[in-house]
Amino acid sequence: MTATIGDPAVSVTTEGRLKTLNDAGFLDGSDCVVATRICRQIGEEVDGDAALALAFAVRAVRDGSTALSLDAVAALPADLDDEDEDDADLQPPTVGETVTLTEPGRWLDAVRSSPLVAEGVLRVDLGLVYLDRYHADERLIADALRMRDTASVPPVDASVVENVVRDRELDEAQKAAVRSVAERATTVLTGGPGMGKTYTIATAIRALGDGSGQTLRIGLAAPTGKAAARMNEVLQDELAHAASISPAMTLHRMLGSKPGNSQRFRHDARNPLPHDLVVVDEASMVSLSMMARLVEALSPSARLLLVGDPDQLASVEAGSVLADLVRGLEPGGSVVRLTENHRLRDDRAGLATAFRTGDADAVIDAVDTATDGIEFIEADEPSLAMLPQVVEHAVRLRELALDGDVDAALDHLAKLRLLCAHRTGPFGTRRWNQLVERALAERAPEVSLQSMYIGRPILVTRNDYGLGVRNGDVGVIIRGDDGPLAVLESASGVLSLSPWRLSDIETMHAMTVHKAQGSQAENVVIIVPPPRSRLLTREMLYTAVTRAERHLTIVGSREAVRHAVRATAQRSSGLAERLAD
Ligand SMILES: Nc1ncnc2c1ncn2[C@@H]1O[C@H](COP(=O)(O)OP(=O)(O)OP(=O)(O)O)[C@@H](O)[C@H]1O
Repeated sequence: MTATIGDPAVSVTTEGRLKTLNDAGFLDGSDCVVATRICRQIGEEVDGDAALALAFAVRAVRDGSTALSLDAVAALPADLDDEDEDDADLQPPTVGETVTLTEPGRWLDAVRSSPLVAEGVLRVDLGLVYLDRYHADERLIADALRMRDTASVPPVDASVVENVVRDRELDEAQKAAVRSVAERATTVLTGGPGMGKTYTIATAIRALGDGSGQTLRIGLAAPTGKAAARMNEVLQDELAHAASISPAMTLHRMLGSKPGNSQRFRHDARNPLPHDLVVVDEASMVSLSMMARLVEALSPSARLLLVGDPDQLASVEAGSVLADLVRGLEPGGSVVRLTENHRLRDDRAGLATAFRTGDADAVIDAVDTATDGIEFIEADEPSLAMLPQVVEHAVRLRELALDGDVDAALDHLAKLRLLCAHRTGPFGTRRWNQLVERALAERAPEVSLQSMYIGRPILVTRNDYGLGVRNGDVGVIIRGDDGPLAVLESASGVLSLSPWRLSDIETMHAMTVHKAQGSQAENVVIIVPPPRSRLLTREMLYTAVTRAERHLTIVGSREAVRHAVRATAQRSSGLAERLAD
């Protein structure tokens, strides 16, 4: 294989085990090119054990881990493309069955004594192999949070805090969370949907403000624009009450992103954030590197409140930071778990709880005994079962869009969300979008001819501050007086603009579960992929089922649902261990 990255003159030929593993789908071209090129540059043997560890460390980061456990390499399955349906029912081979691997203990020793470690490309720590950058970020987070634990934050009047706690209707865990924010430098608050996380944030802000007797500078942030907008909606009373809180923004924005540099921000250890309290919502979506940039930018006297649901899918980039922080900080008492449901009082609350316990029988039982709010459709071919309903929704959306009725079209859009784990392949969003568009085109041929056809539901995939749209905003193309008009639910209300001004959008007859994180819809339909899918994990299915506000339809097999509950996403990291040290 010859693959080229960056400078076309730098062409790299992969050899030996790397080539075999690349051909068999265990490593992709970029894993091999990076490993081969670095090894050549520093005089490391290209077919050696250290080179192999480097290639798998690059793959591990692509898979969301921040470190590689050599013990796990032999059992790794091929990283097959979603589209690949050949031999789908055969058990895929593993790395250990494809090439000869050195025993993990000796392999780790070989890495430790290799030039790759001497030159600082790889780090061996806690029995794991790290790419240097992820090792540095893990250590930075652990050191910063441990130091913050011992550092003193300005005291607040506990009796005033107790008055606020008494005045509000709070469950015991919520009370503990408010007290923790008042007493500690760092608090991690976890809970599923409707467990009162946002309500607790509001109370903690009030208690801290009243208890400190001065005007506190409070920064509210979330990893995505959509989540920040939601924070603003829910916390608007608090925002109005305290003059010192500015509206929630993305973490990137709070830290002061520098154009053209995604790794460095205006606020860092030398130029800390001005806030006395920083609150980050939807923290499960924060990557390792973003968390590192945040904690290094906190002023020593600032309090930090991280809020999220660690059972949800982790960030798209490497890291499972919230889950790691919960494990690492819980023994020290900085973690408060909310467990009482204040919103969902029906079958879906029971289902969410069953998911969190990881008991597949309990999940199936919750689905089977549900009387209201959950439907389970057993189908090997989901499109046969669900397409009529999804097309009916799309046809109605188009009618409202043709009428130019903005509010009705946006309301209708929010009524149904079809979620898939995959983008591509037979269970992916792309196929569903095509199926729905084909059905629409049978009624209205222009749907297949025009990219901005009337009734096209759209999802924004990148923030555009100039236009006022954010990654995750949804909308629809409607008929305007002078041609098609994109109408979007944005942070500042409904936005109408020419659709051609939007450069980063996708069609949204179906949406990936990843993209749906942080948002909800009245009725949610989940297409559960078959058990062989790499993306079928408990976190994925839990995230999907908790998106439904009123009704949930799960389409797939019982076997796949059971499989998902048992398959927790495995992301290797040493962060929890470092924090617990
Ligand atoms: N202790 C409580 N007693 C009564 N109602 C409560 C209590 N805590 C929260 N609520 C109410 O329950 C609802 C859900 O709370 P909240 O929005 O804070 O949950 P959440 O965990 O942030 O949910 P999500 O993750 O879905 O946004 C809200 O209407 C809130 O006012």
